[in-house]
Amino acid sequence: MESSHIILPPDDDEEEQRRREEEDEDPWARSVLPPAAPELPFSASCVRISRDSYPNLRALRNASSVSLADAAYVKISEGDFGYVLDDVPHLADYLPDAPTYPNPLQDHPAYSTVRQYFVNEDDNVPQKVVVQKNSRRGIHFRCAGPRQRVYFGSDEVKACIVTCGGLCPGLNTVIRELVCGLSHMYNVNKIYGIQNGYKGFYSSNYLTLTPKSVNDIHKRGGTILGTSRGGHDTKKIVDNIQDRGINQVYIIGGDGTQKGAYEICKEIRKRGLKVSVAGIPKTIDNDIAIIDKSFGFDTAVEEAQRAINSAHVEACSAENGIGLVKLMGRYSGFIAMYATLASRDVDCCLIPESPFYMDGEGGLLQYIEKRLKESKHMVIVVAEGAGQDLIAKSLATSEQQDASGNKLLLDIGLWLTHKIKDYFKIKKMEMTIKYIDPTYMIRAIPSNASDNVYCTLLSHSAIHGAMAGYSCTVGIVNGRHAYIPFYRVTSTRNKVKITDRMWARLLSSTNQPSFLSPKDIDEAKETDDRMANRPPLPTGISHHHAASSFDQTASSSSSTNGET
Ligand SMILES: Nc1ncnc2c1ncn2[C@@H]1O[C@H](COP(=O)(O)OP(=O)(O)O)[C@@H](O)[C@H]1O
Ligand SMILES: O=P(O)(O)OC[C@H]1O[C@](O)(COP(=O)(O)O)[C@@H](O)[C@@H]1O
Ligand SMILES: [Mg+2]
Repeated sequence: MESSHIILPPDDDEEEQRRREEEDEDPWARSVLPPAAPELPFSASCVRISRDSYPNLRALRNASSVSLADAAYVKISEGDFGYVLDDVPHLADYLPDAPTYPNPLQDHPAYSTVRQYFVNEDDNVPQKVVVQKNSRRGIHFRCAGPRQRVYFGSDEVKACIVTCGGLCPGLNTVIRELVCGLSHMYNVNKIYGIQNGYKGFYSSNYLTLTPKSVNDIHKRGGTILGTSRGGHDTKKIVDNIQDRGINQVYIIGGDGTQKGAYEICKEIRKRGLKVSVAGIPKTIDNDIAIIDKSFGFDTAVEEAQRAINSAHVEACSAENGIGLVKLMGRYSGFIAMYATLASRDVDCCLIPESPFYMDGEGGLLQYIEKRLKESKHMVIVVAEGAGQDLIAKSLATSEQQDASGNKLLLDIGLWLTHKIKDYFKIKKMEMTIKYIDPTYMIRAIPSNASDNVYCTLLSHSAIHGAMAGYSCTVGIVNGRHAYIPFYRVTSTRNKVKITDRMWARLLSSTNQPSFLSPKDIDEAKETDDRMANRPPLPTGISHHHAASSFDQTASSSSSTNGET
């Protein structure tokens, strides 16, 4: 079987070159062909693609969301039948002589009895599991897990852990499991906690973490390390990593955090440091691409039931009672959709992905009136990011951002409450509306039992990957733990597909109108098609490989978006 490790050609456009020089980009990443990755799945060779062999690089780069700077770090291997391995960076890519050691787990009393404990070097996880007879095999990610040989001696490891972005159930469990896993599996005893997010690298003292000091923290919500938005200064962060001799960096956070982790990873490589960077994706919104589901999501959906139940009780106990619950979900309505499907008391669910309108035939207000006349009560669940265009139109406010550059949302729950009250006042129809906003209560709780186990597995994947010299994000793809390139999880956002069966199931369970015009439906389908046909990477290797393997982006079966 033939395989090639692709590195992209330098772009000889003068303007681009000037920009790169000005930005002081890693010259190595573009000009030097790295040695073959140490664990390519089959006999592999490195192939430099010349500009001639792919004249359309710029077009392909523009069509995909991967910048040329990112492309220089992309590691692609191709095999038979359209097989593509989207591999992750490794220390040996730029430190070919780094020594390796036998994995201490082989002498560990608990793990040494496991048959086939170490991951086979050929094991990869397919992004697409539903296939047809003639399907190409498509994109694969490296299987997570312990490797036979590691790139760090136990005494040599100096690890640090940081949590960034908003809270999410399970953060403390991940911290605990990283500390205990490093200590118990790999005998590491130098583990530090960075306080208050990225800025803590350069503005706070590091905390010493031990299995004893983190023993009970999984029972608490929040993060014992503190978190923050903003404050990502790549150079200052890497200066500190270098000055303090840190060689494993565990970064827990959402899409913004993973982008930051990627910047750190690139700067580390640019400086030639022997440091692994492991990203553990965190987001209550479940909006991180590629992975099946983020930790804390199940806990959030479960906790949301309490708010929906209260809204239902309030609504049922009043004449024409409406219970309105706002749930988190800035750009993605997964919590609202799953909480609604789980509850069965909800009459209407509004999410950012599905536009709706208030007035006139088929509008939300008319539907509410109909529902109240039919059953005298109603429960509405709204994701915080839904209907933002409607509020912006009616309030004419200027757009504001948080310290990380995320758009600050207007309160859709409050706005809907006023609109609904005004409507029934004009109609002279008596009604009561109770607005419940449990958002911060939901994300501040500790994770439930299944999320706790999930956090353990993610932490262990991260540890095994870092010890083996990889730098990547960890996550479950089609139920299997995998190492995913940073750029993959940050270049798109996981969203509810309103053209999928899951959203149809929701509409059928609540019996709400879709509020979509034929134009909206066409647009949604077009977006899906566009996603499906977008080339996977600026590989420029072969169009048919690229196009066919990427058609799974739209249809990849994630457990929260997947079709059954
Ligand atoms: N494009 C980016 N490059 C580098 N750092 C980023 C980027 N976007 C966000 N960050 C940093 O990541 C951290 C968390 O980002 P934020 O968007 O607040 O939360 P989340 O990671 O949960 O999405 C912040 O410290 C922010 O400065
Ligand atoms: O008020 P904060 O702390 O900025 O957080 C609000 C945001 O955090 C979230 O829960 C999650 O956002 P992140 O995953 O980006 O941290 C969003 O749903 C919400 O809009
Ligand atoms: Mg985010």
